[in-house]
Formats: sequence, structure tokens, C-alpha cells
Amino acid sequence: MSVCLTEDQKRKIEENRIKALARRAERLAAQQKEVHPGKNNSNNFLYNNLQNAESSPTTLLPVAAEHGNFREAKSFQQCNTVQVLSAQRSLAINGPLKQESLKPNAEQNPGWKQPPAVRVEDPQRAKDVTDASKVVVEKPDTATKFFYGSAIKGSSSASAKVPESVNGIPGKKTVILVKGKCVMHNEERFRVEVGYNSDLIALFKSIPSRNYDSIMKMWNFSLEDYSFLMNEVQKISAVSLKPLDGLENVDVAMATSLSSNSASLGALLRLCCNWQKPTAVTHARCVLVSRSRFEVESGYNADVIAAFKQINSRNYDMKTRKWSFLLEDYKELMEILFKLPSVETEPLPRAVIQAFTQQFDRTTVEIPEIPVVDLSAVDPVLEKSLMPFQRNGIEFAISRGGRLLLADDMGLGKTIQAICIAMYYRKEWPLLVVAPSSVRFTWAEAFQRWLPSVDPKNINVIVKAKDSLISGLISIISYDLLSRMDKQLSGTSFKVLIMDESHFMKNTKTARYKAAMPLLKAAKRVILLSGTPAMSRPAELYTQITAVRPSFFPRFHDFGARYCDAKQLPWGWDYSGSSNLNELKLLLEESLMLRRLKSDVLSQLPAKQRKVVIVSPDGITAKTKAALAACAKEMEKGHKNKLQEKEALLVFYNKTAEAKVRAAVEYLFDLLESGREKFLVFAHHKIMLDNMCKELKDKGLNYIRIDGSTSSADRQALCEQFNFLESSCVAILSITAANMGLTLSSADLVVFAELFWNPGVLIQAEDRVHRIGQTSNVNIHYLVAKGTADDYLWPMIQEKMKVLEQAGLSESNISDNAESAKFTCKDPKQKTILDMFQRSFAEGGEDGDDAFFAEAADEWDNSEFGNSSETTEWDGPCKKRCIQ
Ligand SMILES: Nc1ncnc2c1ncn2[C@@H]1O[C@H](COP(=O)(O)OP(=O)(O)OP(=O)(O)O)[C@@H](O)[C@H]1O
Repeated sequence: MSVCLTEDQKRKIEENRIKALARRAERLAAQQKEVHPGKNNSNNFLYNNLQNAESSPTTLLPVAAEHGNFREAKSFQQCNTVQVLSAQRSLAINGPLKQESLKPNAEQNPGWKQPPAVRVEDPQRAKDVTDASKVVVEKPDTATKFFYGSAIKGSSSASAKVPESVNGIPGKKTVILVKGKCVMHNEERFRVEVGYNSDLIALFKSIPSRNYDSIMKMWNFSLEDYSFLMNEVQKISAVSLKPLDGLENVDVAMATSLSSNSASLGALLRLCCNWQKPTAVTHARCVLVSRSRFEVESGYNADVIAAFKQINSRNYDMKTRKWSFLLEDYKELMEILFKLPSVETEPLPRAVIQAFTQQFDRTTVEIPEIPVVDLSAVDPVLEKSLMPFQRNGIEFAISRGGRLLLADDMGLGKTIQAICIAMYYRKEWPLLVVAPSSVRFTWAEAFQRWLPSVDPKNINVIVKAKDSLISGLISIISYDLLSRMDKQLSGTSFKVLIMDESHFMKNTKTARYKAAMPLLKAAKRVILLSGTPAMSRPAELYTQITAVRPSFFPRFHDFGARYCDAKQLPWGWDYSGSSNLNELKLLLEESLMLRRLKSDVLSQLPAKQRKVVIVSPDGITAKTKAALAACAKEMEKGHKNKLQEKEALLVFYNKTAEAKVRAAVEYLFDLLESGREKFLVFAHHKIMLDNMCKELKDKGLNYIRIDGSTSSADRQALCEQFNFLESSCVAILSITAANMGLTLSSADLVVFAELFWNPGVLIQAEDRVHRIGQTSNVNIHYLVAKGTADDYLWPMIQEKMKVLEQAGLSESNISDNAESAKFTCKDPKQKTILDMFQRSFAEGGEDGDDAFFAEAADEWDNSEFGNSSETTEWDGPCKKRCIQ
């Protein structure tokens, strides 16, 4: 049956068809956006280039910071980061650009590639594009959509973009207003909670301090960019952002710079961008030379000199032939220089402007006094123990809002300072300490020693990936374990964080760094500790600077270009160099880093600084574990005669060596990784000495070994080799065979991988470095493992040390200078063993004991682990100072 349609029906069908087509076109456009956000955004050229440039912090940074290889090749597009950023910022400030403004940069950078022509959507404007390389950047995509967040349809906002037509078909007039708000993210950053808008995303991407939190799915920015962002948002009519509620949670310094200086700071920061001029013939570079002055390095240019002469604070240094000015005149000079068409002025980095904000406003230069801090709320035991320079360190940290890199020389007590700083922010706990695995337990001991008010139950050393991260007030975890706890970490945030040996994070490619970064971002107080934050090049500092002050250098390239003498090579950028180091030093000292050398505070230090390093005999075989337990049991039995006692003891001591090998080797390598170049390691058993030497040899590291088999002539030669070697070297020494007659004073650190029952021998061994020729104070580390014979040996050594000290034979008492209190045995059974130890060693005369143990240990080593054909390890009983 055929049906004839009336004209009216046909017209309606046609209308419906057109409407359906329009809807389909709209839907397709929306899908297109979801798949390729910004694809049709007419800012594409810049947008895409920014995305390429974006890869620099993520792809370039790991290359740059990679340990040992800073010359890996990367995309050429990275070289355009600065230009693209400038252009981005310029776009955000001045609106759409023409590509010509970027073209000369391509000429300056041979690696720069011509981007493909941008598709011009609007046929009306397509005729403007006469040259393929000439790109007219269009207004942003008209069909603004939102996928989440709030939106109001049909808003009357006159300037909101409305699609007039889609593919020539009249579209529905839909105005979509995306509403959102600014919220504090942490004390330095705010985030924007808002729905999707392509213009807004383009704006976000033009802000250097941006960071996209992939977990929250939100962008956050440095507070310094707040006013800029809000100004720019006002220009996007389809977006409305509620400002920050207030600045209550912002640190005083930050709040001040935001409220009182925000206008001038914003203006200064803006000078950091857009400094490259296409026609420039003279390059003028601003460099900070002191807390109050900056220099302008430039080739001769009459206009530049004339500009300099307009500035009141100018000073010409005849020697260096450089002009310098007060920071307060910086803005004035920059404004003049920027106007000179033939001069390209490289401004001070934004980090410098942020760090020295006050100097740009003031006429008089006073080094601001670090305010005295009331530490009465901190544990009195801790407060009273602080040395004056340590107190200054704590005050510096607090004046910087609890965010710093404490880079004191080794042995200056970074631990006590970090604990005190963290304690100051006690209300914000739980506290997380991340440390090398070899010192996890030492941290726990240090908390117990310095903070007796904290219940030890609340100190939680995390040893397994399935342990709870937040079961105590204080959690201590190793870097390596941290990287295996990503699931737990995603739901946890610690406001107070201590990162010991923070240079462990210098390589951004490592799992350690990746695991630590989210923690650092979320924490309010970040206390980094390292005696050697950078061992060979400034690039190694980047991650640590960013951890403390994320807004300083959001992009590695900016840091690399300024301080790593970045060079573009055919295969990519090389950041292995160094440049502007004085400026870097000033910047770090002003804002985030404190470093004191031993020589600076020598008068406050004891000649010897001893510390106990609690190592864990983890990773030992079940057999060794069982043997240790059996030894302890055997000791508890009580023996009829002294010989039996000694034999039981010997087995325990030998098993202890076996159990400690792995931990001792790990500690040795942690020291090397921390930049300790020369140190002595004393041990008693062959298994320990052999293993340490083998590991060093396998890794191609320098070491010397002196044991009972080393002839007198060789000993002398080895000592000289050790003392005169420029590079790092470890001396592996037998306690009994190398505790006297050797001078190894080019080192100032002695490690005892094993204990020895005679403290006189230990002191003699320590004195291999603490002797004439030693100008520094000496650090002594005793490695002590719980659950081994050390539990009994260590208190006994302390007891005997006391006697020595009273007799004036020891300069400092180990029990006072080392974390030792926890080794006082409380278990009555253990007391029995301790008594037995003391009896065994005290009664028989120590020469006899040493001979007995040394020989017996030798036999043990050779029969169980060593090669029996090897020369006997020990010299026999050592001739030593006999102390009773
Ligand atoms: N104020 C103090 N009172 C008593 N002992 C202290 C004090 N400060 C530090 N010490 C002791 O000095 C030793 C070295 O301290 P610590 O381990 O914190 O130094 P460090 O700077 O962290 O060294 P490293 O860089 O080698 O780790 C420890 O035994 C510590 O207990």
C-alpha cells in the first residue's frame, strides 16, 4: 500500500532529518573531544608543542638526573621548551599569536622542526592563511562541552561561545557554563576543582607551576600563579571559578608574598617569560651575585650601557667589567632593557625572584635574623641535649616552614635535629621516616633515646610490604620497601616526612624516587637529610630542591639550562655540567638548604663521635637463625666449668658473625653511596672480612686488606696506598691484627662490623684514624645486631668503657655518646648470660681470652667457610693495652 505524503509532512520530515544530522554532528564532535581533547582546539600548534615540551620534565628529567649518564639522547623538541612556554604564557596573556613570532626561535635552534600547518576550521578565516607555514591561531573550539563538574545550559552569558552551525547545519543555541572553585592543595599550592573546558585546560597548561594529580584528577598550581590564573580565567566566559576561601593555611612567608607582594611579585615573575626577541643582537644575562645585588652580563651595546646609567644603584666593577645593581632596581632596569629591540635580556629565574621577594622591595639590606624558637614543647631530654649549632639548624628549619634540606657534614647530628624539627610539628603527626634499610632500627633507637615521652609502642619499623604504614605515631621504612608499598601509599598521606640520605632519590628513574614523590607532594613538612646532597654535579640536586620547593623549577630543563650548563648535542641535551653556581648557592641557602661543615663547628664537637648502628640480621638462612637460637639457649643453661662456658660463647660469637655479614656489607655500600670516600671497617671473623672484600672487588671498588697474614712491609705499603689515594678506598682490617701500629689518618670514619670483648682493643683500633695528622673530629660507628651475641657484648663493652674513662684512659664514654640505653638487659635470663660473659672475660685475664677466642675463631672460619689451604688469618694473641 502506498501512502502519499502531503507537502507539510515532507517539510516536517526534512526538518527532522536536518535536526537529527545536527544532533549527530554534535555528538561526534563531543566524542572527538573525549578521544583527543584539544584536537580541534585552534590553539593546537602551541598546545601540541607544549605537549612535546611537556615531555621534558618526565622524559628528559630522568635522563638528566640519571646516575652516571647525563648524555642520553632525547627529542629535539625539548630544546623549544623555553620558547614554547614563552609563547604559551604570551598566548595566555596577550591572546592568540601568529606563528611568525615563534619562527626566529627556530632559526636560533637548528634542532627545531617546523610544525605542521594547523587546520583552520572556520572557512571565513581560512582565506587569511596564505602561507602554509603561517598559522592563524583560531579562537578556541566553539562546541564547549563538559564531561564532569557542573554546567548550566542556556545561560544568558552574552559572550559564551555558541555553535551557530555544525557542518553547515544550524545548531541549537546552547550555552554551557562550567563552574568550579579554587581550594588549598597544600601550603604552597592550590588546586582547581572544575569541570572540563578546553580553554581552561589550555590555560592550565600555559602555567609553568602546573601539576596534574592523576589520582584526584585535578590540576594544582603554585600560589604564586594564583592571581595570574584568576585574571586569565575571567577572560574565558564559559568558565566561572570561585576564588580561594582565604589564606589561613598558608605559611606566613607565602601569605605575605601573596597578599602584600602579589602584584609586584606577579609583575616580576612575568618578566621571567617572553625574554627572547627575534631580532636581538646582544644577549644580556642577569645573575644574582649576592643577597642584595645582581649583575648583568652582556656584550658591548651602547643602548645597554645607556640603560645601565639610568639606574641609581649601578656599580661597575673594573676587574670583572661587569655592572651590578641592587635587586630593588631590578624591575626598573628590566623594563628599560625589554624595550630595546636589539637586546635579548635573560631575566633572573623565577625561583630567585620567589626566594628573594623581600629584597626586590627593600632599600636596606639586612640579613634577616632567624627568629628564636620556643622549643619548650619538645621533649626536655632532647631540648637540653642540643648543641648550639644544632639549635640554629632547628630554628632555620622552622623559619622555612618545616621544609628544608639539612646538608650538615656527617656526624654533626642530623638525626637529633630532624627529630626535634619533626617534634615541633607534633600536632601534625603521624610522622614517616624514610631511610636506607641499614639504618631503620638506628632511627627507632634514636627516637627512643631522644623522645622518651613517646611510647615505644608507637614507634613502628616497617619490615614487610604487608605491614601497616600507619599503625604507630612514627613509622620508619626503607626506600626499597617504600617502592613496594604503592597500594598502601595511595590511601595514606603523612603531613610530616623525614627523608634520610635524601640523595638516594637523586635519580628520577629509580623506584625509590617514584615511590617517594607522591609522599613528598602531599607532606606539609619535608625534612631532607644528606651530608652529600650532590656528589658530582648540580643536576643531582634537582629532585631534592623540587621536593622541598616544588614551585621553584617545575621543569628540569629550566634548572638544567641555568645551573647545569645545558648543552644541546646532536643526540640530545647534556646536563652534566655546572654553571651559575654562586647564584645556586645563594638561592639554596636563602630558601631551603642548611649546610655546616665540621670545621665550622669543631669547637662544639667532641674529638670522637661514636654511634651505634642497629643492624638487622635479616636475610639469614633458617639454619643460621636456628643456630643462633640454639646458642642463646645453650648459654642460658649455665655451665659447670669456665672452658665449657667459653666454648658455648665462642659458638654464639661465631654464629653472630655469620648472621651479620649481609647487614654489614649492606651498610658498607650505603656509606659508599652516601659519598663516604675513605673509611676503615674492622671485623674479626674471616667470613666477614672475606665477604666484604669480595663484594668490593666484584664492584670494582678500591680497598686494602690487612689481616694476620699481611707482612710488616706490606702493611706499611698498604697504609700509604690508602692515605695517598685520591679516590675512594675502604680499609678492611682485622680487629686483632690491625688495631695497632698503623696510621690511616686520611680517613675520619671507623666502622666496627663486629664487636670485640676488649674495649682497649676497640679504642686502639679507633685510634688508627684519631691520631696526629687528624684535623677533623672522628666518627665511629658500631654495628650491633639484636638477637645475637651483640646483645651481651655491647653492654659489657660499655661497662668496661666506664672504667676506662674513670681511669682517664678513654676520652669519651661510649655509653654517653652512643644510642646504647636499650641494650641494658632486662630479661633475667639474659642477665645470666651477661654475667657469664663478664665472668668469662674478667676472670681469666684478657690476654688469655683473646688468644683463646682468636685461635678458636680462626679454626672455626677455616673449617666452616674459609679455604683451609689459606694462610692463617690471625697473628695470634694481640699485644694490647690490658684493661680491667
Ligand atoms: N647533641 C648531641 N648530644 C649527644 N650526642 C649527639 C648529639 N648530636 C649528635 N650526637 C651523636 O653523634 C652521633 C652522630 O650523629 P648522627 O648520626 O645524627 O649524625 P649524622 O649527621 O646523621 O651523621 P651521618 O651523616 O653519618 O648519618 C650519634 O651517635 C649521635 O647520637
